Amino acid sequence: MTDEDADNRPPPHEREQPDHPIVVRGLVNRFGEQTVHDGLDLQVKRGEIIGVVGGSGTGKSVLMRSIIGLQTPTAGDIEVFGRSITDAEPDENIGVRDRWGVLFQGGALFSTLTVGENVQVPLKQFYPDIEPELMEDIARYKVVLSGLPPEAASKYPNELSGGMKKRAGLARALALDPDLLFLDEPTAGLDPIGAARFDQLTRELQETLGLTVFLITHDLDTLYAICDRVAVLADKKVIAVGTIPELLETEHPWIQEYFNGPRGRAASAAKGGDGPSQSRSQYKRMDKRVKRRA
Ligand SMILES: Nc1ncnc2c1ncn2[C@@H]1O[C@H](COP(=O)(O)OP(=O)(O)OP(=O)(O)O)[C@@H](O)[C@H]1O
Repeated sequence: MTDEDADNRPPPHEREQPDHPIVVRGLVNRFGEQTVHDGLDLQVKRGEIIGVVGGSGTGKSVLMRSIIGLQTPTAGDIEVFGRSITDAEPDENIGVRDRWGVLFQGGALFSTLTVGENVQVPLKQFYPDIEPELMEDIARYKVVLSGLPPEAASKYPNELSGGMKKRAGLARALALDPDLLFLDEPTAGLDPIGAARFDQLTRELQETLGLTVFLITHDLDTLYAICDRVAVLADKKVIAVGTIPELLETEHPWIQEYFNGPRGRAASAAKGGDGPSQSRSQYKRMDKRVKRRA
């Protein structure tokens, strides 16, 4: 990004916000003989937390990498904020690459940099002319926003617990004031209390910063606690997308097994539901009660 681009960048509240910040049409991804996606379609609504689920190897991470331009699809079209990702060169300035933040599986922090320096990486990439002191202030603010104490900014990743590393990765994902946040299995490896706190933080950030969140997870509790809709990957496609009650009305065996298996029932019960017939408004009411208690 040039100085001029940075100067011309509108503040978040003035940026173009289409109803569907992510639109994927007819996505095909092949690796040699292996076809991972074959005609996958998905539309993500503005301001929602969409959970992306599917068995291991169904291509959830490949889908995310395709959307953020780290994976060139074999075919299909992907638009982010109305700009084609698939038609663009990897380093072409299409005005949207600084509008998303990504928390990769495991945090993917640079081990030789402090947390604060990790958060500064995207800032330096997109705004190299920001004064070092301001850069440090912004990084510290993002660290605190992610629920870490300010002093965590000067620690190295190997001095942090697993939960703190996730938060540090989140701080880096928030560095550029994104409109779109990608989270790849954010609660994997966290204890249940840490996972619930991370879920709550995700929901609070989504509400206060007006984010759209693309959340890959295997965590049923997360789906019940914070996801507005869930997209299910199977058979090389998104086979269904909707609220959990809507998904439960579909006959697909994987969906039935996933949500109606012992873990799915336990997650539903933990949420306070009495099973699959729970309505969306009931979930919302429970969400509010949980937040009031927290
Ligand atoms: N760069 C690559 N080269 C070859 N094969 C790949 C590549 N990236 C992904 N794959 C394959 O694509 C398939 C989907 O991988 P992906 O990581 O997207 O699955 P996933 O649904 O995220 O799985 P998990 O839930 O286990 O994380 C896997 O079989 C994987 O081996």
